[in-house]
Amino acid sequence: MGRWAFAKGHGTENDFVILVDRDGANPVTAEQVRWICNRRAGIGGDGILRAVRGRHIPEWDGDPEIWFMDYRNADGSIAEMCGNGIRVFVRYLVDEGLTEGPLVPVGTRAGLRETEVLSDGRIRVAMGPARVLSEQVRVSTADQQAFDAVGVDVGNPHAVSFCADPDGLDLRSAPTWEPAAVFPHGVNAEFVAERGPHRLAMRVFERGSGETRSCGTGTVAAAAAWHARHGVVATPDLAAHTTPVRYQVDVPGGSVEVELGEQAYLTGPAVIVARGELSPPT
Ligand SMILES: N[C@@H](CCC[C@H](N)C(=O)O)C(=O)O
Repeated sequence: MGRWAFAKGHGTENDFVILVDRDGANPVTAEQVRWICNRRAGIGGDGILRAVRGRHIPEWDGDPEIWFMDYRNADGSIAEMCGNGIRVFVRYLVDEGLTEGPLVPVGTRAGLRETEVLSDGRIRVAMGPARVLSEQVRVSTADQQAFDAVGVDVGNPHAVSFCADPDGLDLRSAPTWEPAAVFPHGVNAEFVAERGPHRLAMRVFERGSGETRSCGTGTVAAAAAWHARHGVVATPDLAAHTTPVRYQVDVPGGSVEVELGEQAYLTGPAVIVARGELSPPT
């Protein structure tokens, strides 16, 4: 693996190790990802953001010059999209002069995502439509609490459960869901309570990472699911809305803003906390 420059950052304490590999010369293996994300033997992180030009990603057929966010969960698995990670990714690229802001398009496995660095330092991401699924899903936590969940596709899969007290749930191990076939590639499980008008509280157990302090795509899924079930407009077809609906979603690591409309927008902080060099074990 050699020595690699890295940076560490977080968005509402969902934390990531950033690796720049402009020419696609250093693809990371699942084993390397697990080592880097290990909080005792490595740098530690919920995932890895590898910055690579689009031309080096076989499944990307858009602009070959675009910065592509090659996202990996801490267990080495690949995910289509990461809402907190993309803000950290953009913050880093702009800070390092690797791209010019304030408008930064990013390639992801969920498609092109347009982002904007705001004057207050937060980053706003056009997340694509949040698609509320019609299938019934039942989610159970390790402490045997079961919920009727709402499936939401934000480019990656989510199952959103509403409960009175997300803080009281045992999320030390992965929740299960039925029927298994609804999410054949796994799911991110959100547990959500209302905190006030257009304000939600959320905890999350992420596919491939475990419980995290925040999940950006999860907050969009939570707002879309809540709005579909409790919002003023009866239809879950958010694409039919012309005026955006805004939610604040509080997570253990902070707060983000979600706008729902023809497409969803996610706005939140992104912080780079360290830069250094990785020395992998021999
Ligand atoms: N933390 C992310 C989501 C990362 C990917 C997720 N664990 C998955 O496997 O889909 C976010 O902020 O959206």
